[in-house]
Amino acid sequence: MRGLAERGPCAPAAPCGCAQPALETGNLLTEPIGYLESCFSAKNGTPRQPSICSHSRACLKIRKNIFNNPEHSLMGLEQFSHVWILFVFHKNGHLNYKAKVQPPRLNGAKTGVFSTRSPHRPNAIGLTLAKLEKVEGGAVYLSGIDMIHGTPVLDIKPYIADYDSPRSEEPLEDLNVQSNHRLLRPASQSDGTADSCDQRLPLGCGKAQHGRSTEEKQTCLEDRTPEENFTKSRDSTEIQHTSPEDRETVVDLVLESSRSDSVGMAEEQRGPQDLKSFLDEGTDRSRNMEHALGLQGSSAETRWPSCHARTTDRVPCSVVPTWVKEAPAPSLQVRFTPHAELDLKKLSPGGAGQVSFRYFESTDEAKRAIEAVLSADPRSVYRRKLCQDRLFFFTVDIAHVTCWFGDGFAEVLRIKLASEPVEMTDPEESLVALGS
Ligand SMILES: C[S@@+](CC[C@H](N)C(=O)[O-])C[C@H]1O[C@@H](n2cnc3c(N)ncnc32)[C@H](O)[C@@H]1O
Repeated sequence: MRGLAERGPCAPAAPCGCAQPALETGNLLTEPIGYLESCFSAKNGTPRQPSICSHSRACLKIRKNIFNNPEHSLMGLEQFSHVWILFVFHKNGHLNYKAKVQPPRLNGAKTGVFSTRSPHRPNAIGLTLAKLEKVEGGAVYLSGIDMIHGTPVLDIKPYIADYDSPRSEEPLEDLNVQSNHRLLRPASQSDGTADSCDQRLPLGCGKAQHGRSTEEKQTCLEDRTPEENFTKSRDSTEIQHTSPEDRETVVDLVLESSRSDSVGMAEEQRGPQDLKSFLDEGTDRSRNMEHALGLQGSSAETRWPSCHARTTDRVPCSVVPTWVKEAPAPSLQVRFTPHAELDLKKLSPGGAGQVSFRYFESTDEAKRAIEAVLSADPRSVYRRKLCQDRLFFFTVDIAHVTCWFGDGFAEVLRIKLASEPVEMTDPEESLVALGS
């Protein structure tokens, strides 16, 4: 491994002295496959993880200069219910990152950047698991997203539970859940969101009108999301999961579920000589995890399910520190003033203003999206602690929302038509703007 670590500085230099982009050195020159059209126009108010607002919608058109026939590249993707989206945090401002960050869930305490989902990382790359609503020609329609309008997307990969979700070798009934039970909270409580409304098919992928609101500086660590419900049936699509109820039980009682695929991949990539140290390390990890969860000294019967199996009949198996699951505050009750209710009606089709949403299909859906965003408390720790009485603004679809936060609630005061339209950046210009 040391050899590899030293390879970095040996990257061939271009005449200008910069490291030349080359696959072998990892200096990858990226070219976005497309720019996301999202119902969120600015960072403020954009959910910290996709699970927070299942109604959030976006569309990605594959650029023609990536593939002459973009639709060819999407062939077969429609058979999957969820996709990983790899993207660039292009609105991070100056590319700055620190080894330790202060995720909202730690309320000011620090942790290593790589143990978080902070947007501020050495390579400003984000990873979101989104629901795939439909594929149409060279465009994919997504829901349950946490990216803003104009986000450069680097890649799409299908979510495959067998690969992407570590599983236990042991059947559910063999797992010793007793000793852990007291330590873990039900997923429904810990997730802090109750946004389980039905999904709708998305709207068109037209240009959206958006307003920009002041972007808040925030460092975030993000929720690990609970396993989502995969009940949607599609032609020739295989259901890849155990029943949601089974999984829920396991999430509730045994270990926090996770979408991380790191365990399986790590095993595949290790050579035989690494095996012993890997196994030893594994033992240490188990001990560390026990320690992290306060299990040390508890029942000697505690067993950690191993995560080797690839079959679908295994239970999800991963561990996250408790602070990830513990919301800094319980989810907020969201209410709308009569004025705000009226405002919302005006934005809806047939409403007095005759304006229709670009992403949402109805006023009700827009309302539920606003509720979902606010109930998860989108404010930064700084705002929560020091600017409690300040108004909070965000834009979703064509709605510019003004609200305030009180003890345990958020109240929507006004909803106006977002005034400043956000045009999709021309891809060619974007490349220049991104410096690539
Ligand atoms: C904490 S990140 C998590 C993103 C992804 N799920 C991940 O884990 O990598 C989500 C936050 O990033 C910010 N964000 C979204 N799109 C962005 C973009 N294109 N540039 C900069 N920040 C963005 C928003 O504030 C959003 O709340």
